[in-house]
Amino acid sequence: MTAGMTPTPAAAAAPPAEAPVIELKGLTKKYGATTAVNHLNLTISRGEIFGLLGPNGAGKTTTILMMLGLTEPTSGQARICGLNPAREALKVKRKVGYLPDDIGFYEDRTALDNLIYTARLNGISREEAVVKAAALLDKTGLSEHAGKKVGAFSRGMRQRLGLADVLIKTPEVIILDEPTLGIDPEGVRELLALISALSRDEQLTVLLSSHHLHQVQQICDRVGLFVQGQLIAAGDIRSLSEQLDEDGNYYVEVGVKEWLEPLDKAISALEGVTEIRRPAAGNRMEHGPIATIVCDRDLTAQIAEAVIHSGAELFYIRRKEYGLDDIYHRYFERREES
Ligand SMILES: Nc1ncnc2c1ncn2[C@@H]1O[C@H](COP(=O)(O)OP(=O)(O)OP(=O)(O)O)[C@@H](O)[C@H]1O
Repeated sequence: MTAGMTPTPAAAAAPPAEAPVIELKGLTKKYGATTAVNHLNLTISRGEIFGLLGPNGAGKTTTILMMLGLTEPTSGQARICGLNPAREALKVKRKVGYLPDDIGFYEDRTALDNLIYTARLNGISREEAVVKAAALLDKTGLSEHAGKKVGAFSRGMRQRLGLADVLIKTPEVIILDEPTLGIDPEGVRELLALISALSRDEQLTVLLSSHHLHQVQQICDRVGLFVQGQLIAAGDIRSLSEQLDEDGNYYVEVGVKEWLEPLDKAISALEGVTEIRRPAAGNRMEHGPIATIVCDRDLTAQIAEAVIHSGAELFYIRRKEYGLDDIYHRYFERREES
């Protein structure tokens, strides 16, 4: 350090910024003329649940395979837990648990035996493997099926066992490819709750690929929308929603018993209202029609006041926020328009 540059106590005490657990820079994969993944940049921090969302053929699996060192990037680089998977695939394998969409088990062996087998493959002693396997069967709600052959497991039970299987080596990151595929709604709910608890309680970083928008929305801290090999947007639901509203508009939905002239005038008179989309036929709730007020700022409170002052009977008011379904579809609409 240069003389005279003694750090202040506060500066000395500041914790170092933690490096991202997953860092993809310009990651690209071409198969002949097909660009499966096109210049992907993404960072994911410790403990985050990140949802990679995209239609069939978007490049999700290819991205995962590059992150695991199972296929080499054409250009760009991935770093996982500080390692380069293209050169250190074995080290990456020790730190990253991967649950493919069709995990293979020994069907004629029990759940417990399968887990012990995986543990042994990962260099865990037999005694420790037995203890860990039992604990993970408990955690994934499969204790009572420990002695059952996996061939008799339902799809939901297999996926929970798959989660136990990837956790047995105590990974820092788990990558789950379509984990909820083919599971009934109750099974999906349980699996998602389990993934969420793992991330929260153990600071596990989770990358989850899916085409199920509403499932991803339930548990992911951030979501990346992946289309034709490109990440077209990434962020939490709120920031994606804001990116979608890039025209800067706010939308307030208002439900009144009857949409009358004085109300229309009162709302039009508010500063910041740019458009009133009067109730269209069909856009109504049980108690009456719904209008959408377009504003240049959040005028929800002022609109409520104006409705009440005009004498109209207000039964519903809400600033419209976009769900992942809306976001996804609007991104596609935009791409088709452009
Ligand atoms: N080994 C391969 N050889 C040639 N093309 C491939 C290969 N693997 C993938 N592709 C192509 O790369 C593109 C991305 O495929 P990828 O499997 O990564 O998509 P995905 O988002 O995982 O799709 P899905 O949701 O259907 O699993 C597709 O056009 C696919 O046909």
